[in-house]
This record gives sequence, structure tokens and C-alpha cells, in this order.
Amino acid sequence: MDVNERIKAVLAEHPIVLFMKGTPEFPMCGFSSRAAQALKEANATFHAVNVLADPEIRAALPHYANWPTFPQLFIQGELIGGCDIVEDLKASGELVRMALDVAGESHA
Ligand SMILES: N[C@@H](CCC(=O)N[C@@H](CS)C(=O)NCC(=O)O)C(=O)O
Repeated sequence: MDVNERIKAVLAEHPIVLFMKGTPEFPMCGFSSRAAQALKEANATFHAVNVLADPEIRAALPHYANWPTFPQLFIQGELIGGCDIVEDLKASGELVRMALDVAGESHA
């Protein structure tokens, strides 16, 4: 499986994916740490990919997503953005709504 197929497979398998440096438990970059924290605070169930442990994905994802930096958040296979956008979505309440949508829960 080539690297783009591996990226697609991860996105197909997990509705919310954070490509980050390090892990949510041991983030290796402040931006990645902040994005993971915002997702946790939004009660989002997410899959994290440590790009430092996968140099192939680290090199390919910026081209795949047309987004130059990490972290990168994808929901339902679509790029949402990096740390700044994730924090903005958290602050507005939108991230909670998106996580509930993915979980199929009502939030009327
Ligand atoms: N403003 C960006 C900050 C992210 C950023 O600048 N990340 C850097 C440092 S971790 C990066 O990914 N550089 C390219 C690389 O290391 O491959 C965001 O909102 O995510």
C-alpha cells in the first residue's frame, strides 16, 4: 500500500483523525498539544497519528491535504485545519457540535 493509500485508509477507518507530533498523552510540539487538548475538552473521540513515528506520512500529508504544517485535523475524511482553527472551533462551540454529529448524537 503506498503512502496516499495508507492516509486514505486511516481516514476511512476513523471519523476524527488528528495527525500530530507525538501523542495526545506525550505531545512533542505545543501546537499538537493544544489541538489534542481542544479535542479532549470537546469530548471528541479521535484517532491520533504520530507523524514523528511515520516519516512517510509526515512527508506526504502536506501534499495530500494541501496544508503545510502539523497538526492536521480531519473529520469524516475532510481536512478541518490546524491548531488555530481547532481552537477557534472549540471556543465557538462548533467543535463540540461536530463531535456530536460524528457520534450520531442529538444536540438540539
Ligand atoms: N498556526 C499553525 C501552527 C502549526 C505549525 O506551525 N506547525 C509547525 C511546527 S510543529 C510545522 O508543522 N512545521 C512543519 C513540519 O515540522 O513538518 C496551526 O494552526 O496549526
